[in-house]
Amino acid sequence: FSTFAGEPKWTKQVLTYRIVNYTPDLRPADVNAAIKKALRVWSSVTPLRFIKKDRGNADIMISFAARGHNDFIPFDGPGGSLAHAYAPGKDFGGDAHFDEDETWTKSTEGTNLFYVAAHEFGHSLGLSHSKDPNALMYPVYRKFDPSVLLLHQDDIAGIQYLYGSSPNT
Ligand SMILES: CC(C)C[C@H](CS(C)(=N)=N)C(=O)N[C@H]1Cc2cn(c3ccccc23)CCCCCCNC1=O
Ligand SMILES: [Ca+2]
Ligand SMILES: [Zn+2]
Repeated sequence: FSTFAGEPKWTKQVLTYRIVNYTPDLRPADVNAAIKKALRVWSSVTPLRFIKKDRGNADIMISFAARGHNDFIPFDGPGGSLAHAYAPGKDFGGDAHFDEDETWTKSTEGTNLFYVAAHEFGHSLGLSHSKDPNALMYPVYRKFDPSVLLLHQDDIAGIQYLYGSSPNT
């Protein structure tokens, strides 16, 4: 696993998140569920807890956008880069942006939102990329296989290096 330079991480265990806008590819309830599940992937192995906010500012602001979207990293249309997220910190720190030009799905077809969100939240929490092709934090999207556990040992080692393990294990 790898962390970002300077090992930025959240100094609090309860983090807030807000889904600022929704993709037309999925029902809002499906987006809420995919995001909630993707956050639980990380809270299940750390003391971190996530609280959803429906207005105002949150630590992790989640949005869907295409091409240029008022940050310095414009998206590239269908395919290519699927999403990006910022390392822990204030303002943009922790935020996750998903490329609206992808077809977001909750199945193994298209681009699975749960899988990509879980990867992005790894960045939002302070993990950079892994060299292990089986790790969630591997830089390339792999066909989503629901039968395979999402978090690989390398991902767990990385996140627990930053935040410790969850108290109930
Ligand atoms: C791991 C993801 C969930 C998140 C990362 C983005 S990030 C910032 N969060 N690490 C991602 O989007 N990786 C690209 C990497 C990538 C693969 N190719 C590319 C062609 C052009 C541009 C990027 C890519 C080759 C063609 C396949 C394109 C579709 C799949 N794209 C990817 O796997
Ligand atoms: Ca893209
Ligand atoms: Zn990545």
